[in-house]
Amino acid sequence: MGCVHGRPSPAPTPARPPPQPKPEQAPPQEAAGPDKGEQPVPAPAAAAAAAVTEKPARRERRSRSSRSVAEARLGGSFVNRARGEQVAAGWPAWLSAVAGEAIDGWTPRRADSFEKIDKIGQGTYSNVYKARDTLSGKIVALKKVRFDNLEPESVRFMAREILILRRLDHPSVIKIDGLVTSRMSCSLYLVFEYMEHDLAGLVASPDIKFTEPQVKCYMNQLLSGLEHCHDRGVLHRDIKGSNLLLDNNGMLKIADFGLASFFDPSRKQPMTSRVVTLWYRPPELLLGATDYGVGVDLWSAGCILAELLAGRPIMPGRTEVEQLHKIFKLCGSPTEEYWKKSKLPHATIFKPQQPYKRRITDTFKDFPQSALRLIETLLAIDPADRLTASSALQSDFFTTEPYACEPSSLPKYPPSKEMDAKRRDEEARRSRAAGGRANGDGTNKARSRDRPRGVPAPDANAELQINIDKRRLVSHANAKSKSEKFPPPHQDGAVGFPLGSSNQMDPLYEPADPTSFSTMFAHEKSSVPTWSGPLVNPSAVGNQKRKHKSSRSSKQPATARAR
Ligand SMILES: Nc1ncnc2c1ncn2[C@@H]1O[C@H](COP(=O)(O)OP(=O)(O)OP(=O)(O)O)[C@@H](O)[C@H]1O
Repeated sequence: MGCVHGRPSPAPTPARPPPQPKPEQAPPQEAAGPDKGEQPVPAPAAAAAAAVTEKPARRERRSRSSRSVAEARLGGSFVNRARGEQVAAGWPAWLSAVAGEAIDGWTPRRADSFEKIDKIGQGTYSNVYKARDTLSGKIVALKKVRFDNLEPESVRFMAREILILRRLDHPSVIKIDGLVTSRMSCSLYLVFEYMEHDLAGLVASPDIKFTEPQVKCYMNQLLSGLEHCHDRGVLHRDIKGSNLLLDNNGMLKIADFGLASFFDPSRKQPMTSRVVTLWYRPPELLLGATDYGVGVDLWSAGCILAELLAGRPIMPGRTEVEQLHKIFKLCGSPTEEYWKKSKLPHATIFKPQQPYKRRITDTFKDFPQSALRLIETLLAIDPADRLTASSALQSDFFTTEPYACEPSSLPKYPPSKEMDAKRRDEEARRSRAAGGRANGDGTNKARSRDRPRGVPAPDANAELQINIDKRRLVSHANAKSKSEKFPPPHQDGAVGFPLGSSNQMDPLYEPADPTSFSTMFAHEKSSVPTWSGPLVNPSAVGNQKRKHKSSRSSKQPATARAR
């Protein structure tokens, strides 16, 4: 760990949603790279420096501009003084230079005041540890964020995450308690309150089946947290089970704001469509929308609600093409009116020749009626028809019996993080291998029975793995920032369907696998589904399977990050 540490002063909480710091990227297919344009936080020092050195080109402008140049100079010296103070307070200069606003008013924590207990999570860009704060005795989570050679853009993206976290203050949103950093090292620890579980882990656990009041309790907290984020001008853009953390008192908290962004509905700015983990990604993003809003988080919330009732993820696509296919088969394809009005970039490629019918009610016929009605409105294809978090909280799902239970009345579960599910999986595999060797033949028989239910086949994460592999390649080559590391959309889109084939949707296609969601969805945990997909190159899947072995959890694919 590093050598410095600190405790924050109260975070500023502006009454109005903060403006988006900078325009996000232009539509990916028009931009030079998929994620280049998305700017995290402004670099005040750089902006001020630019303003100071800028000379008015024309004489007549000189007097007008001299005032602003003087102001910029003052601003510049203010920024420099603030930076000096931050460095004097123990912050490393590289952090203060790029993320001054994010650490404003905080003092760094000393690393040696924490005792690491265990590694509890792993994300695409971080490792998460359980640790003891030796000053307070509290158990905390330390999220260690890796930087690539202190590339300022990566640091700014992390700064955006911290700024967003500091602007939020709600019982259903994770709280950041401080930062641990080092003048010497290239990493930073974010200190969070410790949460025992995540929802993905609980859903994957074969012994846990939620009752309706419990589902209402979780959904009530999720939607209240989202309502707060949206009221404060924040889109989360990565709502999924593993980002919904739970403590032993039944409190749910939305976590991982690494993909979150400020937005201002009155000032339209293009945003990247390469956000939200695939299974929870709404159709407008898959169709390339760059002008979107709170509806993206509400779609993901609808997927979570159905997942809690079904006991497994409802649309586990392996590729973007397959994901869209699954969405159309369950939710119907967009209406003619929507295709025309939305003018979505990928509409011509993905518009099916024959429309698909909506089948949510047929598919989930065992779900409670009020839950079905809420799912119907959250999983509306047109985001304009989706409920907001506030209106979802008023729906009869919450206002009719059986009511949501109290969080404190929820059962106390054994450790059940996504990572624990992965560990269980690994242990079962090892003991099968050992038993197989001892018995000579037992290994294969046990396999399908022992795998936690609802866990997708390993290649479900193939698209992520390919992105990560590509990212690593580029990273090794030029150590560029994260947002430049993902393949351009045309390459990414190519993942998952055979080269030369048409990726036009075929409404007549029915997957060979009868357990895919196009069949009736039983309101119970079923055995591990096999995954079907019309548009996948089998040889590519073979490679992906092999690659996946070294990747993180097989449970849910992570987002191809557009940081
Ligand atoms: N406050 C916390 N308390 C306990 N566990 C946590 C906490 N924060 C994160 N974790 C665990 O660590 C995992 C990874 O954390 P997080 O999602 O913030 O990292 P990430 O790098 O952004 O991940 P991803 O690539 O999945 O988006 C979570 O799924 C969770 O299991």
